Amino acid sequence: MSTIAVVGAGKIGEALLSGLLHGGRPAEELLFTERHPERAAELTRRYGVAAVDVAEAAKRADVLVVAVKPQDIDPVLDELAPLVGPDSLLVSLCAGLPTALYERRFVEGTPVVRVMPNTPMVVGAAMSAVSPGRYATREHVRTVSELLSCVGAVVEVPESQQDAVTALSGSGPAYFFYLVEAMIDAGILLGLPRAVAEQLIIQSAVGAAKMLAESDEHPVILREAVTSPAGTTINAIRELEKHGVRAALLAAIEAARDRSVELGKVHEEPERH
Ligand SMILES: NC(=O)C1=CN([C@@H]2O[C@H](COP(=O)(O)OP(=O)(O)OC[C@H]3O[C@@H](n4cnc5c(N)ncnc54)[C@H](O)[C@@H]3O)[C@@H](O)[C@H]2O)C=CC1
Ligand SMILES: O=C(O)[C@@H]1CCC=N1
Repeated sequence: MSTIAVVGAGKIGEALLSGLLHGGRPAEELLFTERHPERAAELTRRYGVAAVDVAEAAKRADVLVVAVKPQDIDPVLDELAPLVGPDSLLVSLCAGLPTALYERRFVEGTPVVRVMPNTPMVVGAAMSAVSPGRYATREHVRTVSELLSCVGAVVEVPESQQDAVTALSGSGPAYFFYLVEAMIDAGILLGLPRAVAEQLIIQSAVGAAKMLAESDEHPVILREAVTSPAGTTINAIRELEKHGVRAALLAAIEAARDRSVELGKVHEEPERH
């Protein structure tokens, strides 16, 4: 039995707790720390998971998962530094923050694994990418990957790719939600009732995602199968191309990657003495 503590139970911290519970992990093996007491009480009521302070989390947990905003990391590192060491296992879910940041602030040899998950964790369909830091062994990576495989798919990438991963799959669900939202609006424009437009688009998204996941075909082939000669779809595709939607996606994802790099740079200042 291993205990997992989530430090910062916001959107992704809650997604992890709820995903692990759905995946069959008992509430007694989970802990969390949360700076807002009302939020902590609400989560304990909802999930039966105990809220503790950082000291207790560090004492009781085999795996400490840091899930605060990158901008809030400094006080968390200050609190954790005297409590962790080579026998701990730290997992950072924070966008942009390199494992080296933790390693600089913690006792030498403290293992850190950087992970970029995404919110579909709540339904057991996360995409998580893991990268070991300097002191994380294969065993540490295996432990973290096994943990995350309860809430979705897991891939290992070199840490140098984590900013790109963050832009692609970390933020990825937001792009799909945005697209769905815009397509529902199009249904409204065409005069459909909102509920009907929502059902049509959400089920189309679920169906398309299922085809992507289950067939061996490339997305281009799947799209071509919908696009009949002189039919309706090609008219829509022409408009998408005319409005530069593909270029917009490339630029958008590049901008997200750049922001991830920037978030890491903020913390690049020399070691504090
Ligand atoms: N939301 C998402 O889809 C994803 C978020 N992430 C990463 O996860 C981290 C958290 O993001 P969100 O959950 O969206 O943010 P959030 O703001 O919803 O959650 C952060 C939580 O940490 C708590 N917190 C802050 N400082 C604390 C402290 N010192 N002690 C205890 N609790 C503290 C806050 O009260 C808040 O509930 C970020 O670093 C983000 O980059 C990663 C992948 C996806
Ligand atoms: O927007 C963000 O910064 C976080 C990281 C990836 C998804 N959400």
